[in-house]
Amino acid sequence: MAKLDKIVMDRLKRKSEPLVHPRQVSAVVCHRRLWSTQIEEYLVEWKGLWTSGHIPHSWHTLEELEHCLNIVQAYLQKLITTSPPPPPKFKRKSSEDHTPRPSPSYRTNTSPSSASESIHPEDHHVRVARSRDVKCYNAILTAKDGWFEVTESSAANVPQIDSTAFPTTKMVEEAKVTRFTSATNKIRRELIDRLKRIRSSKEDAEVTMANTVDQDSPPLGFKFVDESILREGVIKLDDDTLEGCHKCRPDMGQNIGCEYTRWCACLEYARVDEERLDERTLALYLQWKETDEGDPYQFPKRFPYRIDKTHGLLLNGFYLDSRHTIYECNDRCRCGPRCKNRNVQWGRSVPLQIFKTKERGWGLRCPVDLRRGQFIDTYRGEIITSLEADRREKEAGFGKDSYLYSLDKFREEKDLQEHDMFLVDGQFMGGPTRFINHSCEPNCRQYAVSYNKHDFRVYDIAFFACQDIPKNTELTFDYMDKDEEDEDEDQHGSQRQANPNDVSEGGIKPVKCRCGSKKCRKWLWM
Ligand SMILES: C[S@@+](CC[C@H](N)C(=O)[O-])C[C@H]1O[C@@H](n2cnc3c(N)ncnc32)[C@H](O)[C@@H]1O
Repeated sequence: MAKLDKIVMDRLKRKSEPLVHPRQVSAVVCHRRLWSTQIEEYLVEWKGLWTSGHIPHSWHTLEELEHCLNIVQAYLQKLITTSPPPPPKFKRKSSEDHTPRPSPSYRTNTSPSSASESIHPEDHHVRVARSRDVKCYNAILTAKDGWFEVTESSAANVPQIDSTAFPTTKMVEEAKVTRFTSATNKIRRELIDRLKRIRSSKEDAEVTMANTVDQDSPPLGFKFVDESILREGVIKLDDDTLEGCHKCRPDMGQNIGCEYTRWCACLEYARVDEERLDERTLALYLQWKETDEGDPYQFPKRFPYRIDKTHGLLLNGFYLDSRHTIYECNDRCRCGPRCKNRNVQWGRSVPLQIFKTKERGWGLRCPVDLRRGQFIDTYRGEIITSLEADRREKEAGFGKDSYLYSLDKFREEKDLQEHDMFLVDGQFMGGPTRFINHSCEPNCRQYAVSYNKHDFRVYDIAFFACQDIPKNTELTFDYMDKDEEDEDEDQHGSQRQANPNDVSEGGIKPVKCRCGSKKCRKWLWM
């Protein structure tokens, strides 16, 4: 490293206060608010193999917990669900509230002179809270390379607590009536920043959040990603297998490319437009359907999109009402960038809002009117193998929300085995569509979209409005995605189903449906 860089780095390091490293934290287990400064502090339980058997705990400001906000949020979510909201105005609760902000013990390593090893946790907490310097129990904190380091200590001047009974009941009771506004605001700001970074194909198509129900924010542990992430064992056919339509050109016919659907190589597997078949081609078509012999190029195909002056490309009614794969053109095509057979691949172009519903956790809505057939966004996440999905389901345990989406559209058609299929897991990372709730009478539908017709295992799941949707209406889709007309014709990507006989194996809990529609089937995943 150049000498100047090193100096700048050293100066930066010295200037910055140490932070708590998320990997060293087991949990945040309590919070308090200091009367004089109104600063909120959070009690961290440290991860590690502690020889004494007494787990170190220490109090930290939100600044020190900058990288652990998701852990703070998990603590607050538990607090919100187990206790009534704290009073709107801060009331003095105990002498603790008079405590000035403690100066960090990692610097001084000093502690109250009266500390002893056999103190009752309750008394100890009060005494410690009164002290100016103590912020750590059962250990001392030091700073190294910008991070806190915790070292077990049973020295007389280090406050000792029985970590099996810590935080004490008194601390927990006090926390229940202590506000946590700074944390809520910080978490919210962090989320808004993350939402601003989500990519879209249009400048004003931002993702925002709203909560008029409680103080919660969408989980910070969730990572917004612009592309799905391929995990171990997942094979996506590489670009060599990508075939473009080489006979199409931008200046054909209506100057949009690919309108001669018989020529377009991308539309080879698209649904044949039976209405446009004459007697001769109808006979050939019926034969081709039966024997799979012949040239599919000779048949006209259903074109996926049409142009609407206000809303751009809209999915054609035929596709909306059926469940056929949408085959889009790609970078190898000769039809040019304005081809109207490229839509989903450009990404979301409508604004979205993640909002808190009253009974169904977070949901998604669009702050502008949507037209029937309008593309909303794709379902993103980690693409994992079936084996990995089973492992994750078992690890999560019975009754956890499911964010798994099977990419099994071509399973039957291509005679693929279930264990060969991949799934998209949107639990830990994904896009805003991960927050779409279920309805038995949905206003959106999901479709398989392929840009590589030779790849039967990796494709996009895209959500389209299946009716006109007034702005700010909750967007929903049917998690079981039963298509009345095509039920046994085509399998289509759906959320992984609950198997009621398999619940002990970590299956999906059949959650009571709260969609409120007249046609409600009463249970999710059924
Ligand atoms: C893919 S997530 C949807 C986002 C979720 N609401 C959240 O806050 O993260 C699926 C979970 O949302 C809840 N959910 C979705 N639709 C529901 C419905 N109609 N009734 C009850 N709960 C629903 C269930 O807990 C379900 O397991």
